[in-house]
Amino acid sequence: MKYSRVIVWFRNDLRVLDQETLYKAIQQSQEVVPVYCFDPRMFEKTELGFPKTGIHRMDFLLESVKSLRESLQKLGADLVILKGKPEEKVLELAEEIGCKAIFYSKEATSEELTVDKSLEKAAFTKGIACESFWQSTLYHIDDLPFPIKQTPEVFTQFRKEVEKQCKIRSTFPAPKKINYSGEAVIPNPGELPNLQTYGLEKPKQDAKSWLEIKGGEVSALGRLQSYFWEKDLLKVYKETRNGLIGMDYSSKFSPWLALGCISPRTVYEEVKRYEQERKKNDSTYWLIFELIWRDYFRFIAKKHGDKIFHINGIRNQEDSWRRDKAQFQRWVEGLTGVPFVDANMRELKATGFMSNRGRQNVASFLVNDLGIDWTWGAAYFESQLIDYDVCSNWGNWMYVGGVGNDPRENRYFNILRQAKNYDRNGDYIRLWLPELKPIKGFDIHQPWELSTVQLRALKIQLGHTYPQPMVKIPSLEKAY
Ligand SMILES: Cc1cc2nc3c(=O)[nH]c(=O)nc-3n(C[C@H](O)[C@H](O)[C@H](O)COP(=O)(O)OP(=O)(O)OC[C@H]3O[C@@H](n4cnc5c(N)ncnc54)[C@H](O)[C@@H]3O)c2cc1C
Ligand SMILES: Nc1ncnc2c1ncn2[C@@H]1O[C@H](COP(=O)(O)OP(=O)(O)OP(=O)(O)O)[C@@H](O)[C@H]1O
Repeated sequence: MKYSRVIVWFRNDLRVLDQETLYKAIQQSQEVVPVYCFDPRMFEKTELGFPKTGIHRMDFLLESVKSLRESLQKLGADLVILKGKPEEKVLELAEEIGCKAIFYSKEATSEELTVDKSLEKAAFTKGIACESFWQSTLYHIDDLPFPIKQTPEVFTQFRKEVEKQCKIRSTFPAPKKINYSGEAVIPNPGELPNLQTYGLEKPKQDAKSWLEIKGGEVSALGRLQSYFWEKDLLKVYKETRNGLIGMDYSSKFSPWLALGCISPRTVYEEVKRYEQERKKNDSTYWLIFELIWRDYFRFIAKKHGDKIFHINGIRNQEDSWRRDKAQFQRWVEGLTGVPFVDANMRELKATGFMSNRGRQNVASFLVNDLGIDWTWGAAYFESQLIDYDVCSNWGNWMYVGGVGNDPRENRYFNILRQAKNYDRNGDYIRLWLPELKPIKGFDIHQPWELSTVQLRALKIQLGHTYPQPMVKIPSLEKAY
């Protein structure tokens, strides 16, 4: 035993299974004190006027922390809740209860790394050790076949190299018991905050009611069980993954992966078991392929640092973006006059979730059709998405914004063609744009083509209940 008492500071790793930080802390100490700290900087308003963590993401986070506390209580411990800057609060607690070490997971981006550095520096002066563990990716950073600064810029090259040369490490088992003295050491482990604490109100509709997504490890493992084993959907994932409606077209693992309620290695091991016990095909591989995209964006963020947040991106592209707040707001509200864009934006606003197909299209519309600053789009997604993952979000936005490392030059999406391919009958539009509901078939995607007589017959007034498109929309036949 190296330490008598260790703090495990939980961050985006809100689980007990495949939790190396917790596992190592238990191995190396007589007693573990689990801690979560709500950092007020994560809940401030951004320059664009919306909070950095919006209501849906906050709600999902609160559920996930609550679930972690319950899991830890079942293991004989608790979760101490702190509020304030972690680099101060966690350290204060360590001193107060005589901890000689703080264990936590390593992050990849500067906001988090700055916190780590201050904590480490302050802890050092007090003789408290800090030990951190990399555990957010499928491939471990130490197993990469290249130094991080030489991570291949192009995804396919990255994927081929890691697939050929790296082994995915096994998961760590969940602990059976945690030694924790409880009240004797921590008389009051602290109340969980709620939405009101942050001046937020419970959303009217949320992804959890619409998509059956609840924060926490228990729900994450439940989703794994239902998507793979009960509904048996993994074997058709590649064919369904571009869908738009409901729970089953894709795995929906992303919100849980983002907060670390489940690890990518746990998903990987379950895919392997499914391949052995049920079926192995392109679809089962494709889920792993997508998880490698997730890894790739994390390692690219590590390689390029703050460039992923900068307007010029990692390509150092010239800043020629428009910054029209009124137009941006119409995009945010789902009032651009382009149904495929608006339906997706309204789903995001109402639930905190949007399909991958939707994200590609609304992002392309913002940057290519409106020419608006891609970082505004990324910041809005950061606020809204329940699956917000700093590297996947900013990395994907850089791609769409043409400032990332995409070998393809033009990522323009022809909205009508996309609509035709993925929502031919307009069912998705009917779900989110009630004002257009009476329009039948594909016409719902281009209401501007309907004559006044047709619109009157449908009792729809374009430009009043639903706006005219903000820009001219290329026809279906247009090549790009
Ligand atoms: C502009 C834009 C912003 C995005 N922001 C985020 C974000 O903040 N957080 C996030 O997790 N994903 C983000 N994505 C990627 C992708 O849209 C989501 O991961 C996916 O829609 C989540 O649904 P799912 O879990 O059902 O995905 P599935 O299709 O079931 O995929 C399984 C897993 O693979 C990973 N994955 C899939 N596609 C991608 C991708 N393009 N990039 C990185 N990882 C991927 C995710 O972890 C996902 O959970 C973004 C994509 C775009 C175009
Ligand atoms: N985890 C994170 N999530 C979201 N944004 C982050 C994260 N880590 C860093 N950033 C963003 O990266 C940027 C930090 O980069 P830097 O300090 O170089 O530029 P900046 O503050 O944007 O200044 P300037 O506008 O002058 O370029 C900040 O905008 C910060 O919000």
